[in-house]
Amino acid sequence: MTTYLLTGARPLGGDPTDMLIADGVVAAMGADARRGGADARTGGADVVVDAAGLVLLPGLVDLHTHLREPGREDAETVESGTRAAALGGFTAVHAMANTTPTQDTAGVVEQVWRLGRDAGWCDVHPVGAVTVGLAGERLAELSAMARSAAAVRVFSDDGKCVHDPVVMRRALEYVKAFDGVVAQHAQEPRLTEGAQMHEGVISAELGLTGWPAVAEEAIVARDVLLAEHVGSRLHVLHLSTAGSVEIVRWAKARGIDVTAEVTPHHLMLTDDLVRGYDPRFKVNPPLRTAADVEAVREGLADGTIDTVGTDHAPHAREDKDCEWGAAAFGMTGLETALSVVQATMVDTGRLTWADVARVMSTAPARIGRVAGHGRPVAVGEPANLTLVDPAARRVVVPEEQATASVNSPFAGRELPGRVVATFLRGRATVLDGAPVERGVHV
Ligand SMILES: NC(=O)N[C@@H](CC(=O)O)C(=O)O
Repeated sequence: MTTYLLTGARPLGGDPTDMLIADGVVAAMGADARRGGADARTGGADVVVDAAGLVLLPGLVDLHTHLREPGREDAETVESGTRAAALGGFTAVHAMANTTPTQDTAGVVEQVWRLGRDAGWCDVHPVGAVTVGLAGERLAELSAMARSAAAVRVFSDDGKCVHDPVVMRRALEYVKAFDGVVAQHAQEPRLTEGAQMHEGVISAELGLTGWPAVAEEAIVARDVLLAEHVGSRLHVLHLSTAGSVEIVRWAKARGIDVTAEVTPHHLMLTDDLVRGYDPRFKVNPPLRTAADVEAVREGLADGTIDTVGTDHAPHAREDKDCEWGAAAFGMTGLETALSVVQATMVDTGRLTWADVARVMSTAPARIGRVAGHGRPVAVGEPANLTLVDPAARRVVVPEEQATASVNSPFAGRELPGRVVATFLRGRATVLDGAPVERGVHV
């Protein structure tokens, strides 16, 4: 296995240091990193990576990725989506269950898990559907998925809300048996029938049917109470309103076992973008107001919101290149997530890089019960690592990304930061900002 010497990397909160990566782990740090070999420059390592000025993070973990395979390989495959993930600095992603067929049996989750393992870009943890076919009626085979080779721990009907309170209660009760978590897409369906964007001043102006904040908040409030009642773990996906932040803050203060996620796009973008009717800005939950953006930033900064999840939702051109009303909901995000977090939270002084490690690696790994990821950057730990150049800037060009779809809301924007290298158990998946095919020695 190729060995790497990272020179002068900045670990979180520490002084620049050297690091030797060998046999899948962080083998040595500091002066010890060069002691292994006679050559003082390389310390005996096969490849030297000049990491001066770069920030060294634990490999990023995404709890919310749509990989679209099986069923919509025209929009994304496990291979293209996980290559995009590696380029975005991720070493593990959770693949959402709204595939065709649905990831609601042990067979389908094992298929996705195997595709991920064979692609080799990052670890793929399939999310199991809560209900059969995401129909919200009958619980899926949660236990069979948990016991399968894919060892599912996160269950979600994402894209659809588990709206029946009895079904939600049973799911919360059921997952306790294998330390699972129900990740809810909080959207009261009756309050959002025909909804096209956030309900507010701009939806009134444009004459588009609105998606009111209360449709999210009513489900978040109900679910934290259900989680408390049955003593189970709840994760709120893509939380987007100031009211949802308040409810989660209240629930945590009360000791309820709830965690919450915000997406990069809800940290940066607002509903006034809909004025141009460009379907790249059509997403579920919808882009909200500037006051909501401020509230989710504050919630992420004060720990009310635990994680940033990409909700990477690639769509084929024909599903997005059409009029607003007919376009699919969703945005790509794996290759821009870290840059958006840097722009909105780090460069504004609201999070340190150590906080970024917490919200994009440690916390999602803990919530998803992912072993070997989200660990401290220390000798003996699995070398799941991301090297970031915070001084770089780049303009987002979706056609140049690894994802098979081009529906990025950040197209044409200049964003800070660049993932220079990603290591998965000591193997470089990205070097010099470019993907490294498996087995190719550089
Ligand atoms: N976020 C979206 O707008 N779309 C997601 C589903 C979802 O997370 O709601 C998708 O699968 O396309």
